[in-house]
Parts: sequence; C-alpha cells; structure tokens
Amino acid sequence: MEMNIGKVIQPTPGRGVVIAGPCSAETEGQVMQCARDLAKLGQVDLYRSGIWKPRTRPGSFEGVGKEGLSWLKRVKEETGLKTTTEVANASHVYDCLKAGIDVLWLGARTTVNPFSVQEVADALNGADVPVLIKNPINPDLGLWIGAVERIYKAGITRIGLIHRGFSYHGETIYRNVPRWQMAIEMKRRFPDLQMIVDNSHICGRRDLLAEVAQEALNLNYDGLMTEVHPRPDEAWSDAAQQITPAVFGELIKNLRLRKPTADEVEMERLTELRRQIDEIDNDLIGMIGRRMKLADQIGEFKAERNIAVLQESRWEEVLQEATKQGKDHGLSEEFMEGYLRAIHQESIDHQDAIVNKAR
Ligand SMILES: O=C(O)C(=O)C[C@]1(C(=O)O)C=C[C@@H](O)C=C1
Repeated sequence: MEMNIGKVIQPTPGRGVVIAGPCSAETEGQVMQCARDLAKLGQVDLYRSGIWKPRTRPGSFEGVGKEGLSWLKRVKEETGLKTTTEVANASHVYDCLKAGIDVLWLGARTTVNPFSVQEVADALNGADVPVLIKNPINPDLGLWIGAVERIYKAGITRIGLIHRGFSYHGETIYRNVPRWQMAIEMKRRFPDLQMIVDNSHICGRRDLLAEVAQEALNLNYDGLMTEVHPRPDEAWSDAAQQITPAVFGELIKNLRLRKPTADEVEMERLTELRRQIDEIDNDLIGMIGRRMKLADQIGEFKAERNIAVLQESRWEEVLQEATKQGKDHGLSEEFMEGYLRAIHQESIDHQDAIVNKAR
C-alpha cells in the first residue's frame, strides 16, 4: 500500500523524541505534579497518561475515565506540554478529540483486534490528529501492519509506531520480550514512520529501562516512551516499572543518540569492512548450498531404503556439537540454535521433496 506519512512529533535536533508520564492518571494532583516535574526537565515532547486502562482481569484499577481528560487539558494549559492517551473504542476517540488531546495511541490489546482497530479508525475519519500504534501483544507482524493501514485509510497521515515488546511464555528477564527483529522489519517496510520504544512495557522493572532505551537508540529508533510517576511505589498500576521524574531525567541525560549513517570519510572504512562481509556471505551461501546437495544425496538414499527423514539422535548430535563449536567462536547459544534449526528444516524440506517423489 502506497503511503505518504508525516512525523507524529517534530524532533528537536540533537536528541530523540521523549514521551513520558504516568502509566495511569490517578488524581488531578498526581497528574499535575508529574507534569510540572517533567516540564522542568525541558526535554519532554509529549506527556502520556492512561485514562482508560485495559486490564487483564476485572477488579483492578481500570482508569479514571473521561474525568482525566480535563486534567490533561490543564497539563497543557499550565505546563505547555502536549498530551497523549490511549484510545480503544469510538467513544474514547470522540472524547479525546473534544478535549483537544494532541496525539492518540492504540494499545497492544487493541492492535491485536482488527474489529477494535476498525472501530477506532472509523471514529477518526476526517480528524486531523496524529496516531501512535503499539505492536500487538503477540508477535504477528500482519496485525501491526494491518492497524497502520486501517488508520491510514481513515485519512490519518501522521502515524508512528511504538515497540512495547511481545508476550512470552517461559523464562525471561523481560515483561514483554523485545524481539527486536520484528521492529526492524517494520522500520524496513515503513521507513517514514517514527519508531518509539516503550521501554517500560518491555522491561516491566526499573533496572533494565536505561539499557533497553539505549539499545533502541543503537537501532536508530526515533525516541522513547517511558512511564514516570511522582511516587512510583504507590502507583495504582504498573508500580514495578515506573520511575520518578528525577530518575527519568538522569536516564535521558545518559542516553547517547547515534548518527543514522556514516559520513563520507567514515563510509570508506565501512565500505571496506562491508566488502569483506559480502565475501564471507557469498562463501557461506555457497557452503550451505553444498551442504544441501549432501542432504539431497541422503534423501535419495533414504528414499530407496524407506528410511525416515527425521533422525532425532543424529540431529541432537549435530545440535550439541555445533553449539559447542559456535561457543568457541564467540557465537551465542541462542544464535546457534536458531541457525541450526533453520539449516535442519531446509535439509528436511529438501529430503521431503525427494522421498515424496519416490513414494
Ligand atoms: O543425517 C541425516 O540422516 C540427515 O538427513 C541430515 C540431517 C542434517 O541436515 O544434518 C537432516 C535430517 C536429520 O534429522 C538429521 C540430520
């Protein structure tokens, strides 16, 4: 789909886009205090606060609702900070537009549901407001792309993306695993869309926030969205991941913005190193091709003798041996596993084609 998309936030030269504010608006006092403290930092582009909170289970704090919009209006009048909040249905959109909220965002639980995205898109039709779209909770690129397309088709031309990580069953240090490759792929497909990291939801804990924010800047993200609360431990939602305005000030002070590309002189050195990488990639592809030819021969052999394609004990041996070898060359276990699984699957696919043809 051909798109002509503008920036959600004009960045200040020399630093990334900064979106900060409490997870939820709790009281007028809390919203105002947080906004005043953040405004003093002089680096916040957009003040965030959840008014309607989609919670996993009923009974937890579900947001103050419409009343909070007047607090955000006051934030803008008294501090000059522009405001943003999450919308999940048509009435949220109408209320926000009436209240003059500057930027709207779609949450991960909305992006995941095309019915909800379409309802929001229909309500936005004809409005001139920028929209940020969080990734869906599950790692489904199609849903993220679909949400961008639906909002764009509603006539919204300033759209950005928020990477908040993906839910994951299993052991991990993150609340939502980043899967950086998903966001990198979105950047590749939509180079004009600003990409913001929501380090709060990726981390779910304070001690990782700075590291994840810097990782995003290393990947050439446009900025960050972080949950900030005047008294994080007393927050009514997501207490474990919120930080004070002072801590947030330190965090952004220590971030290093990277240049998007190298200059001409730097480019010479980079080009030489890239040439060497191209050479190695060529060799690798040639060698993988040769490996598959051997797999084909094994396939013929198995077809003639009616032997199963999958050989668990051999596969286990390959996996163990190569992972150990990879470690000696500074390659992570995670990488080696992913690489070997891909090779093994390709080998199986080759052999499947051969044995099925032979029957
Ligand atoms: O050794 C075999 O039997 C093969 O078919 C080769 C190979 C591989 O590609 O390494 C592929 C499939 C088997 O599950 C085990 C190993």
